[in-house]
Amino acid sequence: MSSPLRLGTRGSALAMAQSGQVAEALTAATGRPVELVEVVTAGDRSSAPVHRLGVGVFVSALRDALTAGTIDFAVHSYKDLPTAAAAGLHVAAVPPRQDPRDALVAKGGRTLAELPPGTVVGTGALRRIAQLHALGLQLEVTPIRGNIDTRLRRVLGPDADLDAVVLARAGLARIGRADAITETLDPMLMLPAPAQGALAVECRADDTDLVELLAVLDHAPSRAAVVAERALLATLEAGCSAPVAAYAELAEGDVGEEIYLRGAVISPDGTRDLRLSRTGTPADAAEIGKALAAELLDLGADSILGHDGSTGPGTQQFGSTE
Ligand SMILES: NCc1[nH]cc(CCC(=O)O)c1CC(=O)O
Repeated sequence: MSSPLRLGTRGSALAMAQSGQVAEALTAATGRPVELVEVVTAGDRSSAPVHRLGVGVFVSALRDALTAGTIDFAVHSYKDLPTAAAAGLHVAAVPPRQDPRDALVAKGGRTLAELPPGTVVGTGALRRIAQLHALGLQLEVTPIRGNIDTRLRRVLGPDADLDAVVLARAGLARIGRADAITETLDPMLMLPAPAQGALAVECRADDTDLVELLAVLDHAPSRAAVVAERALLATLEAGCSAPVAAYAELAEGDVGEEIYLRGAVISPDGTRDLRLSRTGTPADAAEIGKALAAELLDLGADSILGHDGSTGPGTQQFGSTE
């Protein structure tokens, strides 16, 4: 028996669950044993809002451990990965993506349409805050942070202080709490974050044996969707905490497989809401993402994102209620 591969993981329930699932799938497919090695990241240590900590807070300690050689590979929530490539590292596999949609967990089993004006909804991401405001339902949106269990407790626990929270369906499903969901939100209302629900299995680029081994976990349609969504994000020069949404679906069209990419840039107060879509072939995934981003920029996405010197999300006050 060969020595176990060391899979670096954060200690959160979500990270442990997704690392455990990848470890099992790899062992099942290749017979190689895998051991989990816990790595603490800056994102785990701080309770500041994520858009203040900056992109990559959950990722950099894992990448440092990869580069240093103390772990062999790592599993990231793909949406937490900065769009800039990491020197010397390689995403060797994108496993089959989970349901990328967002989910509502509301008191009394309520759906979005059943939330009365003034309902206090907690969510951390500017993208969700912006889209909740854009619905025009007079929801009182409050920024929250913490791991999934902490967020659920704020609605379902004995000291609940929120009426509802919005989270990624995939995260809830991975930690076995999909039962708490009161509505899975249609992308027409709440377009997901680029790469939401997808995982990135990363190792050192020069570890060619491992690159080859991990490739058994790769799922081409999931990779194509993520490539399109992240090309859009990168072209907008936005990170995982920007009010940018993107969702690519693959389907069999008249001329073979087609990719249908939707993208949105929404101002945090919901008053400006740009949504566009584009279709093409999966082989052109990156070009489709870039082209859709260019169209959004033509319509003024820059001023929403604050790249043109006007007031953008970076200057909004979201930290005060944390
Ligand atoms: N930013 C935190 C984060 N990173 C990945 C997920 C969920 C799982 C996924 O999207 O793959 C979550 C929690 C959430 O957004 O509710």
